[in-house]
Amino acid sequence: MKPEKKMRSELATVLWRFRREFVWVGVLSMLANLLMLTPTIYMLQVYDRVLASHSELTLLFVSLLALAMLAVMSTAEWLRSRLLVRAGMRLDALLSTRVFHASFEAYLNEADQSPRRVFTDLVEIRQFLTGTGILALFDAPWTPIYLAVLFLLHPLLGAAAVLFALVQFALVWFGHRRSVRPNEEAGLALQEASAYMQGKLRNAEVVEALGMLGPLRTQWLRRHEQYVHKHEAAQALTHRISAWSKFIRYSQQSLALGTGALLVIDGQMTPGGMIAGNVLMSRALAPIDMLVGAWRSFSGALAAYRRLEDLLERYPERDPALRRVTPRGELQLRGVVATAQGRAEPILKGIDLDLPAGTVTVLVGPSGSGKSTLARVMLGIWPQVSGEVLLDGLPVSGWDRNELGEHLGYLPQDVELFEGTLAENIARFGEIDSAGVIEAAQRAGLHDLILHFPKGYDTPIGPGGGVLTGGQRQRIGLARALYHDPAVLVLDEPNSNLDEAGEAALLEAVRGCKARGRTVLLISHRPTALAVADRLVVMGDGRIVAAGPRDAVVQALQQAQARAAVSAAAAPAPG
Ligand SMILES: Nc1ncnc2c1ncn2[C@@H]1O[C@H](COP(=O)(O)OP(=O)(O)OP(=O)(O)O)[C@@H](O)[C@H]1O
Repeated sequence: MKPEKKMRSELATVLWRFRREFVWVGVLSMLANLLMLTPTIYMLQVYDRVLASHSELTLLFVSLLALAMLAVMSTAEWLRSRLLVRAGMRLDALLSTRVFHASFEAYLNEADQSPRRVFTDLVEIRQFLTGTGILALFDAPWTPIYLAVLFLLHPLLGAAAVLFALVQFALVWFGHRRSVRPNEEAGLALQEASAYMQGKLRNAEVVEALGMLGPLRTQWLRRHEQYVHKHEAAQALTHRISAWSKFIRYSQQSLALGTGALLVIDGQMTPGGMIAGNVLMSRALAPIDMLVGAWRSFSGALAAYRRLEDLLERYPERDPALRRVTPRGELQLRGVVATAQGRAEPILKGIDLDLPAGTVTVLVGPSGSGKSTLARVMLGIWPQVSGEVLLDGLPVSGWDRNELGEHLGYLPQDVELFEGTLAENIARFGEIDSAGVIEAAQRAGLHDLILHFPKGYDTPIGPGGGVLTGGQRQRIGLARALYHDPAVLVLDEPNSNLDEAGEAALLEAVRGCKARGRTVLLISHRPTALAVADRLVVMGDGRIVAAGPRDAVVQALQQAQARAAVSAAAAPAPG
């Protein structure tokens, strides 16, 4: 057994699969870099051998050889790029689904984690591994070899090249270090200004109606100006550095030729050697620029790699042996305490509750008492929970989420519809089962309404369901929750936007679910909901105040109210 194998992270294990490709890229890079000496050798041969001997045959032979070597070099370069691009595509195919799931879970659990950044991380790693970034790393070891050849041509040429390399490296490095911070700051300022603008655009109607445009524009302008100043500062610095860098690069070319000429005058080198030395020097110095550019993407990719590695570690692949059978829908909560980030006090402070299959439980309580949180906890989508939430006697976390989803129906308070057709939304964007979609719509009392839309079930809806009214969105959300008759149905104030007909359809749908043995939790402020309740649960400040069969709880509440009224009347008047 190799212990180090166990230490390898999931991401490293995936990358390790590409070792053969990278070895090949290394071999091809070696070949290409060796053959890059071809023009130099050719030049030496032409100047010193062909011109001296005046032999056309030698010229032809040397030229053909050079052409063949250059063709091999280009092929090697092309092959290594192809290899890397294909490796990149494979890497994407291997990781993107896994990263998608992990980032989704992370978003659900830590509201501050941006799923978009996680995907940029994957793209950044892929781009580095398949782009010029990694090629520069493969080419970099050749700079010393070129320098060695220059030393062989003449030690003075070699020394000059090392000096130029150091100056160039120092300048680019210094420039990079100086410009990173201003560029980052400018980027952040731009992000902030655009995020501010987008946020306001989303609420354009309120802004217009309440005459808030003037003050908002002033606020936006302040952010925008900050960005403009920072961008200008970053640009000025970049331009200064690039002017210096150009000066040094051009001077270096001329001075290299001058050094060669000095050696030729002194009789220490042939003119061919002078020209060849010049070409070789620029070749030796070229990777330095590239390397510093590559270093930037390398450090970016390394940071992205660490973030992604951490994410995949925190959200490991779900155990494939998770439970996959259709649940009966028995829910039990045992000592559930739910908290949220940034809250000193828990939201739910120890909840014990049973929801037997085939019953309808109506949950009531004042605003902020924790009803919606309780609903989320039951569905297993509230992360910070202690205690137990059991479905058919097993912790909800022990169920395969993808499989479980189709057995759950959930209508949250804020109905989020997605961009797509009505049918797609009702069918939860899975394969559309038309009969199932129509049945769900009928149960939600929506079918006739949909038929009146010009495109019926194919009516497209924008992001957030923009073209629909609040009541329509809520009913589509209800149809989506009812799709394929799930075992557990959790409805969070499903009637807040419904008219009488809508509410009647909702209550009918709930009765139907009950008749088919489904478990329903209905959160509602409206007394009409009580008509369908088997059990009533009253919450207050994160606790269950009363729970039991509906009539018993209603009676107990009425008695308590009556007692309170009597004791209030009997109490001596103040003063
Ligand atoms: N993500 C969150 N982070 C921090 N606190 C939260 C979060 N979600 C809810 N809360 C807090 O938890 C408490 C209970 O909220 P919850 O939405 O569960 O109440 P509710 O009874 O459903 O209220 P309403 O009837 O108004 O919908 C509230 O004080 C709320 O501010």
